[in-house]
Amino acid sequence: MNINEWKHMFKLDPAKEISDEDLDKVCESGTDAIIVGGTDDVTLDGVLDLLSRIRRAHMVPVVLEISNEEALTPGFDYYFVPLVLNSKEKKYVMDIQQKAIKEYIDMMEYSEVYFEGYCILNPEAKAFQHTNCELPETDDVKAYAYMAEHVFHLPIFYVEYSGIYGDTEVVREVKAELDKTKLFYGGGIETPEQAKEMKEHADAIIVGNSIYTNLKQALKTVDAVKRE
Ligand SMILES: CC(C)=CCC/C(C)=C/CC/C(C)=C/CC/C(C)=C/CC/C(C)=C/CC/C(C)=C/CC/C(C)=C/COP(=O)(O)OP(=O)(O)O
Ligand SMILES: O=P(O)(O)OC[C@@H](O)CO
Ligand SMILES: [Mg+2]
Repeated sequence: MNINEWKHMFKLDPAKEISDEDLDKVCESGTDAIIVGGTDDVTLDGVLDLLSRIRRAHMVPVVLEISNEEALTPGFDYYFVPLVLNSKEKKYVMDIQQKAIKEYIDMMEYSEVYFEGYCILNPEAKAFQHTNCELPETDDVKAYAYMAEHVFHLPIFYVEYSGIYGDTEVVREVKAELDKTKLFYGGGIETPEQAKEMKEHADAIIVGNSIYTNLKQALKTVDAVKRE
C-alpha cells in the first residue's frame, strides 16, 4: 500500500523494552506500518534490535524516523526525516538535515525518504523541549501547514502532541488548509474512540506510548480507523 493511503501507524521507541509476544501483536495488528523512533536515548543497537526482531517474522512495512545520525542504518523500507517547523532554532528546522543530506546524498533513495513538517504542540513533550519549540496559536499552526504544503511542498505535516491527547478543533482546522500534503496526527491516543475521533480529521494517526501502557486497548485503535 502507498504511504499516501496509510491510516494507522504504531510508533515503537527503541529506548523502551517490548517482549517478543507484544511485538508480534503490534506487527500482526493490521496497522499500515511500524515507525521506529523516539527523542531520547535512541541508539544504533536499539534501532537494529527492533528492526531485526520485526523483520524475523513479519511483513509489515518498517519506517525509521530519524532523530539522530548515530542511529541511522540501512535496511528500513522508508525513512521519515522531521523538520521541526515551530522550533526557535534553525538547526532543528533545516540545518541538521542539510548537513546529513550533504553526507548521505549518494545513499539516499528518494522514493524511500519522506520529509515531515513537524509542529509540536505539547510543551511538556521531550521533543518540544529538546528542539526548543515555541507554542503556536491555532492560526500559527495553520500558517505552518500552509508553508508545509505550498512553500516547502512536503509530503507530510505532523501535528504532534506526544504524550497528551490533542485538540480536535486544531486538527480539523489544520486539515482544512491541506490538500496534497498528508496530515499525520500523534499524541495521547489510548482508546478506539480517540483514534476514530482524530482520524475524522487527520489522514493518518500514530499510536506510541499506549503500546507500552495498555497494549490491549492500543491494538483496538487499528480496527477503529481502518473499518471506517
Ligand atoms: C546510512 C543510510 C542508511 C542512509 C540512508 C539515506 C538516508 C535516509 C539519509 C537521511 C539523511 C537525513 C536527512 C537525516 C536526518 C538526520 C537528522 C538527525 C534529523 C534530525 C531530526 C530532528 C530535528 C529530530 C528531533 C526530535 C524529533 C522531532 C523526533 C521525532 C520523534 C518524536 C517526536 C518522538 C516522540 O518522542 P518520544 O521519545 O516518544 O517521547 P516520550 O518518551 O516522552 O513518549
Ligand atoms: O506516544 P504518543 O503520545 O501516542 O504519541 C505518538 C507519536 O506522535 C509520538 O511521536
Ligand atoms: Mg513515546
